[in-house]
Amino acid sequence: MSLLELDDVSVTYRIASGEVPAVRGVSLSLDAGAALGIAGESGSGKSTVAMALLRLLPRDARVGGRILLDGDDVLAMKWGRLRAVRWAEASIVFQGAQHGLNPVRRIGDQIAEPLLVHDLAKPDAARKRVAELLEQVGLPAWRARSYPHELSGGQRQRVMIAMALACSPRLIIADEPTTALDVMVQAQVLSLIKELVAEQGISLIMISHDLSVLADVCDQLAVMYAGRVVEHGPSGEVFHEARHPYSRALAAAFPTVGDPVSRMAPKGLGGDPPDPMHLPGGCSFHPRCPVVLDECSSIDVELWPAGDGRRAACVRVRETEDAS
Ligand SMILES: Nc1ncnc2c1ncn2[C@@H]1O[C@H](COP(=O)(O)OP(=O)(O)OP(=O)(O)O)[C@@H](O)[C@H]1O
Repeated sequence: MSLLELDDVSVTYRIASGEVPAVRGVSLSLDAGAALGIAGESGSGKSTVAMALLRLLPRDARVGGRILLDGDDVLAMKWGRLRAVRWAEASIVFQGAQHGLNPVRRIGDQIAEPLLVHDLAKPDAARKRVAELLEQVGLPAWRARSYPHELSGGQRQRVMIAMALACSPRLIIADEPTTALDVMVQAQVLSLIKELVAEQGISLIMISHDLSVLADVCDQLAVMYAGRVVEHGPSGEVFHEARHPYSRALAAAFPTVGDPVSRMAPKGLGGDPPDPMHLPGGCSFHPRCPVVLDECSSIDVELWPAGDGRRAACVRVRETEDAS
């Protein structure tokens, strides 16, 4: 059985002017010990998926479908069970560590907090565990006594990773964990994440707009566009031989890990992603698609088997695969 299964998950935000369909019918699964990357431009719904996994969305969000963590539906969990799941079974590392840490509390106390709150350690044992965690993320144990402002951005992100590891969760969700860091530090934090996943058998969901970063760390990739998964499959295949024209453009924008061009818009694509409140008819990508066909403005294709374990939501893929 998969560790995590998303079954037809959708999220709609209610705002004053109407409803924002941020995530639409996402189905994905993750095996224990595996790493799944979720890619897409800003506004494609990646963070909304991440927050939905642990029911961290604001109250104006309505979530549909099922999110099964070890067979247990997160969306149907009672509050007590959900509290036990957060940190202890699954934890999140957010973008921009400096916002996640309390500036007036020592690093060690903040890393120990989830252990103490979940009653997983007494204060003495928690202190030892903090020293161990700091070493695991490449920081000296004495850093436990430091305050966040005494650390660099990269060190603070390591602290966030230590916190996420504190209760030995089976799943870590990392939402743009390196975006706010400079290129060298980004590479160091990425290799730390890779090492932890490989050595500790932790499952990972990593979110980024940068497909090359995800391809480097993850076994599987899902590419999102306007709230839907448009391509999914093994990393190498999706990154190097994408079948959906949007994934191809995204892959072409990010030639190597950490390259400064990774802030570029997808190659060859004009325009912006659509406003989710006014999605174009047919395939949401068709107004920007470089290989658009007449029928794309009326047909919205589901994910379709696209060879080598991939699935892609494109009418051209469906026609090619049907013909072969
Ligand atoms: N609290 C909210 N209320 C209303 N709309 C929201 C809210 N949060 C996100 N959205 C909208 O939902 C859509 C998906 O946003 P989301 O942040 O999940 O995308 P993303 O791919 O993670 O983007 P980014 O990379 O910029 O974080 C966007 O159109 C966004 O404007």
